Amino acid sequence: MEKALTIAGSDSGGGAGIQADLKTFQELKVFGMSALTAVTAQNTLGVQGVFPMEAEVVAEQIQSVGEDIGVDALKTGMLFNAEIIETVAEKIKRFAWDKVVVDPVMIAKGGAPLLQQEAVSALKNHLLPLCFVITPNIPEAEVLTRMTIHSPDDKKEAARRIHALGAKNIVIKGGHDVNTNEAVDLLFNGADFEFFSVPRIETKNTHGTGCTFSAAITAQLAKVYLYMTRYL
Ligand SMILES: Nc1ncnc2c1ncn2[C@@H]1O[C@H](COP(=O)(O)OP(=O)(O)O)[C@@H](O)[C@H]1O
Ligand SMILES: Cc1ncc(COP(=O)(O)O)c(N)n1
Repeated sequence: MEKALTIAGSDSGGGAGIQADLKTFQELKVFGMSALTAVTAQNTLGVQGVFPMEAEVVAEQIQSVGEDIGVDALKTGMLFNAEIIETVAEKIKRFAWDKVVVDPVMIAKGGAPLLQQEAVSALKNHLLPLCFVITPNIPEAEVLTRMTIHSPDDKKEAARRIHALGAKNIVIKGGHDVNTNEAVDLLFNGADFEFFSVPRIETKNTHGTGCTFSAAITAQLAKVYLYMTRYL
């Protein structure tokens, strides 16, 4: 059975974070493992508390999993601060993991910060160059690129800029594009653009959509051989 690791925060409410990731891994029939970066107290009303782990605690969890069980693919979610980001980047390099999915979690849907502002540059400098796929939502893509995104062309330009930061494949998710009746995601692999669109489901209950999406990509990556050198 292929093995997937999530390096992310715990959501006590079970909708996002490692809980969403592990449920998705299980659904897609890969063996799920976790390295916890923070404990959050959350429910359907919002985030009531955030308690980050020491970077050393994150490092030890990744080390334990990496040196014994093995990792076919991994994703990162909430990383909270620069120290944790740098620790995660070091471990990815140390184990030479290549199927790395980065969900650059910044702010919970309720508005609570899940990444310190000063950690954005650590994310850009240390983690983006190591990732095979990055899955920002529109506000996260705006922070990473320092541009505003309104149109499909803006999404393309943002994807180009994120590619220039070192990410190999970029998916800009369209969940926050609430003025359309479709949810349109854009994939850019450094050469080609592809739009994926589905009818928008009219609901406010979208907590955890991004975590589930990036965990699904991770699970599927765990099962495939990366043979297309253009993507590597
Ligand atoms: N209301 C919706 N209807 C259909 N698909 C959605 C809806 N909201 C989000 N999605 C899809 O869910 C995935 C996660 O996107 P998004 O919600 O933007 O991420 P995040 O949780 O990081 O903000 C994307 O594939 C997006 O297109
Ligand atoms: C621990 C944790 N990780 C990630 C998210 C983001 O999920 P969303 O953007 O869907 O609220 C979250 N709310 N909590």
